[in-house]
Amino acid sequence: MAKNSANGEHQATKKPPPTPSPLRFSKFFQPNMRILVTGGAGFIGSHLVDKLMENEKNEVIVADNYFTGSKDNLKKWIGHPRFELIRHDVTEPLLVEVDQIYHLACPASPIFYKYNPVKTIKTNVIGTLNMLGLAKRVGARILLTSTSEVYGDPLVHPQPESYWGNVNPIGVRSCYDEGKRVAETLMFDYHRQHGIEIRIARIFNTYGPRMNIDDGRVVSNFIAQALRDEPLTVQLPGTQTRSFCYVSDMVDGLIRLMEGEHTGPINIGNPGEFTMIELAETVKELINPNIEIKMVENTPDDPRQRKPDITTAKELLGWEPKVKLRDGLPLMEEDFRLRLGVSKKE
Ligand SMILES: NC(=O)c1ccc[n+]([C@@H]2O[C@H](COP(=O)([O-])OP(=O)(O)OC[C@H]3O[C@@H](n4cnc5c(N)ncnc54)[C@H](O)[C@@H]3O)[C@@H](O)[C@H]2O)c1
Ligand SMILES: O=C(O)[C@H]1O[C@H](OP(=O)(O)OP(=O)(O)OC[C@H]2O[C@@H](n3ccc(=O)[nH]c3=O)[C@H](O)[C@@H]2O)[C@H](O)[C@@H](O)[C@@H]1O
Repeated sequence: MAKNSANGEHQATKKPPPTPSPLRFSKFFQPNMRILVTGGAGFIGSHLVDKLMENEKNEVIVADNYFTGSKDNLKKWIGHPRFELIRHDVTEPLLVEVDQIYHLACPASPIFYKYNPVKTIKTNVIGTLNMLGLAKRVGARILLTSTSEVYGDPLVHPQPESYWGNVNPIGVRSCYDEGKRVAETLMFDYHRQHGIEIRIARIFNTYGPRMNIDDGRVVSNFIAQALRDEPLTVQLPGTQTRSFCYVSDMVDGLIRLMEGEHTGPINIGNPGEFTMIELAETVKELINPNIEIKMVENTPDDPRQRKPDITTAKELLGWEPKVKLRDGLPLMEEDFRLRLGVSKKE
C-alpha cells in the first residue's frame, strides 16, 4: 500500500491490477478470450457455458466440485479443444491464466445451501476471496452472481439496488444471504483497494431446463410433481410472491453485464410477480389439470414478497427479459419429461 510521506497517512493504492502475461500480446499467440466459469456444471452455469462457447474466440474453463452440478450438463463440450473441465472446490486456491471470471460456484437451492451451512459460508466467503485473489494476480475482470436474497424479507417493494435489505443475520438462510452480502463487500473492497474490475449481478429466481429434478426449488418441484401425478406442495401461506426469470434471459443479462462498463450491483430478473398459489394453478392448467394442490408447512424466514426493479438493467445494459412464465414453463416441461421418461398424453 502506498504511503503518503506528507502526512504519514496510508492511502488506498491507485495501482492498476497486473497486466496479463506477455505471451498474450505475442503475434504468434491466438488472441482468444479465456474465461473461467466457477459453478459451470450447475443449472445457470452450464447455460452460460453454452452461450460463451458459441463465440469461437472464447476458451472456457469450468471449475466445479459437483455438489449440485453435474458433468452431464456439459457433456456436449467435454473433449472440445476450446473447453476444459476441472474438478475443483473454490474454497481452495486455483491457479489458471484467464481474462474473465464468472463466479457462480455456490449451491442455490435452499435445501442444498442449508444442508451444510458452514460449507455454504466458506464457499461464499473463502471461495470469493480465492477468485478475487486470482483476478488480482492475472488482471482478470470478475463477475459475481449475487442474489435477491441480499434484500432478505424486503420491506421495500419492488426492490431497487439502492435498498439495503432486511436480513436475519442468525437465521437458517443466513449462510446464503449473509454469505452473498459478504461476497459483495469483498468484491467492492478488492475493487477499491486493488483496482480489480468487478461486476455484480443480483439474480432473481431463475428457472429452466437442466434444473435438478429433486432440486427443491418451487418451479422444479411443481413440474416434477405434476409429471409424477403427485400433489403440488404449496408452502403456507401461499400468498408469498416470487418473480421468475427464464434462464436464456438470465444468461443474456449476465453477459451484457460482464461486457459492459458498469460494476453494479444490478438486478437481473423478470418483474412478472406471482403468488405460489398462482404458480401452482398455472402449472396445473398447463401440465396436469387433474392434479391436486396441497398446502404444506413452510420453512423459517421465507421472504413474503420479491420482485425486481429492473430500471438500472434497462438503462445501463439495454436488457430486459423476453420470455414470459407461460412460455418458459412448457420448455422446462419438455426437458423434465425427457429426463423423467414421462411422455405427453394425447
Ligand atoms: N437460480 C437462481 O434462481 C439463482 C438466484 C439467485 C442467485 N443465484 C446464484 O447463481 C449461481 C448459480 O445458481 P444455480 O441456480 O445454477 O445453482 P446450481 O446449484 O445449479 O449451481 C451451482 C454450481 O456450483 C457448484 N458448487 C457449489 N459449491 C462449490 C464449491 N465450493 N466449489 C466449486 N463448485 C461449487 C455446484 O456443484 C453447481 O455446479 C449461484 O451462485 C447462485 O447463488 C441463482
Ligand atoms: O432468487 C433468489 O435470489 C433466490 O431464490 C431462491 O430462493 P427461494 O425464492 O426461497 O426459492 P424456492 O425454494 O424456489 O422458494 C420459492 C417460494 O416457493 C415456495 N415453495 C417452495 C417449494 C415448494 O415445493 N413449494 C413452495 O410453495 C417457498 O415457500 C417460497 O416461498 C433460490 O433458491 C436462491 O438460490 C436464490 O438466490
